[in-house]
This record gives sequence, C-alpha cells and structure tokens, in this order.
Amino acid sequence: MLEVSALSCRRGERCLFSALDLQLAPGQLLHLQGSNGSGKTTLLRALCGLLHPDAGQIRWHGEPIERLAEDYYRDLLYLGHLNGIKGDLTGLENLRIACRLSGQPASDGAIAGALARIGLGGFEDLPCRMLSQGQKKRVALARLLLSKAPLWILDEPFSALDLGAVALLDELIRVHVEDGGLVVLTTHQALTLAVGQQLNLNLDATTPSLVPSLVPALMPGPDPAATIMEPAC
Ligand SMILES: Nc1ncnc2c1ncn2[C@@H]1O[C@H](COP(=O)(O)OP(=O)(O)OP(=O)(O)O)[C@@H](O)[C@H]1O
Repeated sequence: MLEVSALSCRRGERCLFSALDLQLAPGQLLHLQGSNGSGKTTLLRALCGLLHPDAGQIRWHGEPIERLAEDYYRDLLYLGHLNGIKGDLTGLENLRIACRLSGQPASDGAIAGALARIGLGGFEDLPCRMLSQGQKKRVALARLLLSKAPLWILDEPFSALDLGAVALLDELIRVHVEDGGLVVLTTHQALTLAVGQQLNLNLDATTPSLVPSLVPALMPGPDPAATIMEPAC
C-alpha cells in the first residue's frame, strides 16, 4: 500500500499542490493528470523519494519511505520522462547497469530477450544515441520486463511510442496491475488502457481529489484555455 498524507510542494514561488491525500493499494493504477507545469513530475519525484515535500508524508506498507530507504527503492521502478538512457552505451549495457543499480541483476540473455520482446531485436549492440526517440523509450521500457518491483512510477511512458508499442505497454501495465502490482503514471492523452481499479487525480483542480473511474477510464482532459489555478499551500 502506498499512502500519501497531507502532502504539499512548492517550486520557487508557486505552490503546486497542498494537503494532498491518496492511497494506492495492490492491484490499483493511479492516472495523474494536469496541464504543463501543474506539478505531475514533481509529485512523481516526491513519491520516489527524489524530492523532499514541504509538508506531509509518504508511506510504503505503513513506513515512511525515507526510513525504508533501500528497502523502498528495491520495491520501486521509476521511469522518468527523460528515460535515463546513456547515449554512449548500448541498450544491453544500459539495461545491465539499470538492473544492477536496482538490486536485480539480469543476465545478458534475459536482457536480450526483453529487448527482443519490446521490438529491439538486432539493436542490442548499437549505442543508444543512434536510436530514434521511440527506440530509446523502448530501451527504457524494457526495464518493466526485467524488474520484479511491485510499484511502477512512470512519467509519460507513452510519449514517442508508435501504436504497436503503445499496445504492448498497455498490456504490460494491465498484467502488472492484475497480478497485484501498483502503477502511478502520467499522460497528457486519454488512457486507452482498461484496468479494473483505476483512480484519477487531476492537479489542475484547486483542491486535487481522487476520482475512482469505471473501465474504460476517461477523465476530461485539461482545458488548454483554462486559467491555471493556484492551490493554497
Ligand atoms: N528545480 C526547480 N526549481 C524551481 N522550479 C521548478 C523546478 N523544477 C520544476 N519547477 C517548476 O515546477 C512546476 C511544475 O513542474 P513539473 O515538471 O512538476 O510539471 P509537470 O506537471 O510535470 O509538467 P509537464 O506536463 O510540462 O511535464 C513548473 O512550473 C516548473 O517550472
């Protein structure tokens, strides 16, 4: 169980969100939405322990994440929107390092298998700077196939992907949630993915609130013409 209580975050002079409460249980997905600059990445980084909130607490299985430290990071797979891919390394080398750093080393055979499944068979030994944006994204997403972490935090995982890769990622997320995993993700698009237990959180709301949704889960997207509302910190 991931629990957020009374979380507040400022960046510069702006209060991005305040007094935010949420709970995510095994087998649930949280779709985080909001306009550009509303604080989605900030919230994800706070959930990963990469950024200290101004107030509030984040607990994993009842323990504050800063106390759990490595025990929390072992349970967490975070894919940021910049992919975390080193251009001078091959896909295989990038994944070998990422798996080791996450405490779950993978064999080269397993990594090559994951790259093949994600549509990069034959590209394993190419430096990633020579891959297209979508192919780099696929290298990063191959970590989903190699990780045993129950909690996936994914920042814009669908960006730059073609239709085939979107369908594959939909499937990976759906199976993970059905198997009792937890997923927090951001997208600017409506989510086509259908999972049984989906929550939506829109940071554009003055007081962000959690909305459980039916399947398929579609929340109205943010209105680009809408005035940006400042939550009170
Ligand atoms: N290091 C920083 N110092 C000051 N302000 C920052 C910093 N990082 C981000 N911000 C500001 O915090 C706000 C929220 O940024 P964030 O990246 O969380 O938004 P987002 O909702 O993920 O946006 P997008 O949809 O464009 O990716 C932005 O206004 C941004 O300028």
